[in-house]
Amino acid sequence: MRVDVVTIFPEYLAPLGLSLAGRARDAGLLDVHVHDLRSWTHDRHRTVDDTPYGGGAGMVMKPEPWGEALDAVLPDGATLVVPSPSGEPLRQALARELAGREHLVLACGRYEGIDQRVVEDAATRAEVREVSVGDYVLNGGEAAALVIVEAVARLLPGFMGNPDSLLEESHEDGLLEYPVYTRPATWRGREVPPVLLSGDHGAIAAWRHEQAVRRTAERRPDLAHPARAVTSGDLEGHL
Ligand SMILES: Nc1ccccc1-c1cnco1
Repeated sequence: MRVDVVTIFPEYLAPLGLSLAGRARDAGLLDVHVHDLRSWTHDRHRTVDDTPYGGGAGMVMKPEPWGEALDAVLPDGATLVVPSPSGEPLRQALARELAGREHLVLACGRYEGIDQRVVEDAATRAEVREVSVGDYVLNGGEAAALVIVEAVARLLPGFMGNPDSLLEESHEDGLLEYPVYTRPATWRGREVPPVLLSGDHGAIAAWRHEQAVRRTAERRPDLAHPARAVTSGDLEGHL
């Protein structure tokens, strides 16, 4: 997969060169290119924003630099991902969908956003997905871009050392993850649940599923379990 990121803060995306994403790059699974939007400005002040039509506070990112930038880095048929507080929520299903694309271009907006005509123009020749990473306000799309790239890149075949580890992760099966433990067996007077030391793999799997169901019902009743909605009945006598 090739990923291009356009931003006015290219240094913000430096972590993409480290750790997981860095390893993926070295393995040739991920080819990341970061571009400074101001490369496509032509005035002395390298202007990227202006006041909003219709008035209101803040500034809007001008269409011209974005249009030229996307003409340069967004090939026809690629997927433009625009981090946005008004985008579709990033969930594991969307991460999986984006992991199937050959080429992602991320447009990181700042200020009050990017002139809407930029998205409309790109949509005439590319898939455009406005994506939210959560219901809270950020100063710009860069932090969201890091989240999106990591969530997508780790799903690329060959990216994770042990692909089986992807199967049991939170949200992969619609449930939150069960609690995990490691040595020592007793720590500050707290014991590891005995079932985990029993060697009874069936009992361990059952305990882990029950813990995942319990956590999901307690913390995220909004998550619909693929098999069935998690209900209080699942926890009858457990809570
Ligand atoms: N708040 C923001 C401001 C600018 C670009 C993206 C966001 C965003 C993305 N997901 C949540 O917020």
